[in-house]
Amino acid sequence: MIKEYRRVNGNNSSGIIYILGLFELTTKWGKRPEGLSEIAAAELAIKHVNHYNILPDYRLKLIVNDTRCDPGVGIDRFFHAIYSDKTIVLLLGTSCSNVTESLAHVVPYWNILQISFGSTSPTLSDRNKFPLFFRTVAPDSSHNTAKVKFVKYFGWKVVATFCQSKGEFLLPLNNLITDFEKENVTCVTSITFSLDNYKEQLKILKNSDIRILIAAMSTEVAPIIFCEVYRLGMYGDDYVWILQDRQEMWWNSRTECTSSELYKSVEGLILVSDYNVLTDNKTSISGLNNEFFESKLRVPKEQISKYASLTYDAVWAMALSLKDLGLVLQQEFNYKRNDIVCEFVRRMSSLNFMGVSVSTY
Ligand SMILES: NCCCC(=O)O
Repeated sequence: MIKEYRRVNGNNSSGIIYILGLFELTTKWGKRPEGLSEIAAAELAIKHVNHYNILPDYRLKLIVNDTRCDPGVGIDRFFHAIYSDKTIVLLLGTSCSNVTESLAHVVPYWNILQISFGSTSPTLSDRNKFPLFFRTVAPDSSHNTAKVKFVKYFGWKVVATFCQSKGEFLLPLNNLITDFEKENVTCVTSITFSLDNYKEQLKILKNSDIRILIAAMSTEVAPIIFCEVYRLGMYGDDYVWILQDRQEMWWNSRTECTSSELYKSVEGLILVSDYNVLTDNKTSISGLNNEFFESKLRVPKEQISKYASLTYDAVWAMALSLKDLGLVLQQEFNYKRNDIVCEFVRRMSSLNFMGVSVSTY
């Protein structure tokens, strides 16, 4: 693995390949400290790629900015980098699907390949719409099988869905309903809601008397919904709520309910998540196991993002798709070089390596 690569002492490179890294260090609801661990993971990967001379004669360099999980800010940061004196070859980011999607619409005009490490919206899987977009994180829809198996395991036969009316939540849920039907689990009712009508919609859900509830919503909306869940008494032993894990501890948010009321409503909540760490002391292409990787980030363990390992792997995926690509010389790349980005896409599509997240890419 790592020892196969020739080490480089000092900077003997003749060119720099710039990666624009767009992260979320803040959101409109406050600080997002785990964003720092994603930056640390990207910088660690860049250090390793450079140290092990994966791109002979070239060094990777990361330019970092914060999108605040706001598409407008994300686009502004992108153009700020594009119109600087540096040529951006690749875009790393983001972990907010709405920002990532806006950027994914724009990057083809600049022939910049984009890899996200934390955007899980299934909308981004549309290759026709987003030809230069890749991601190391799995889309939300990839957890449907686990949800169906979980429900089947407990022998539950009827479920209901409760979904925020936004495409990124509706799409995987629609597929999930089909998957349930194939397994003879009936989805009796599917209710969508917005912040304008959630109280009425929750009452309809309560009146349906279904107790296995598959929900999909953002972490911003979830505390508001679960405050109402508390008020309607739709929690406790009689209810099972199944949601996608978003990592954020949204039940600590301030709502019209007290903290203890909100905690009561989420007790027993089932969160479905992917597992992004190497197990069985396996090592990545760069020789890291999970423990070693986390220690190298130099970030308090509780602030390590579940997307940190995926960020590290995204940078390695970039480097490996640049490897031996004579055309990609920094002097030759410019924003009109569609031929170069097409070659990146071709290589990225067939990439296969052992990362620090559990997947092999
Ligand atoms: N990064 C959390 C997952 C939600 C999203 O893709 O926006």
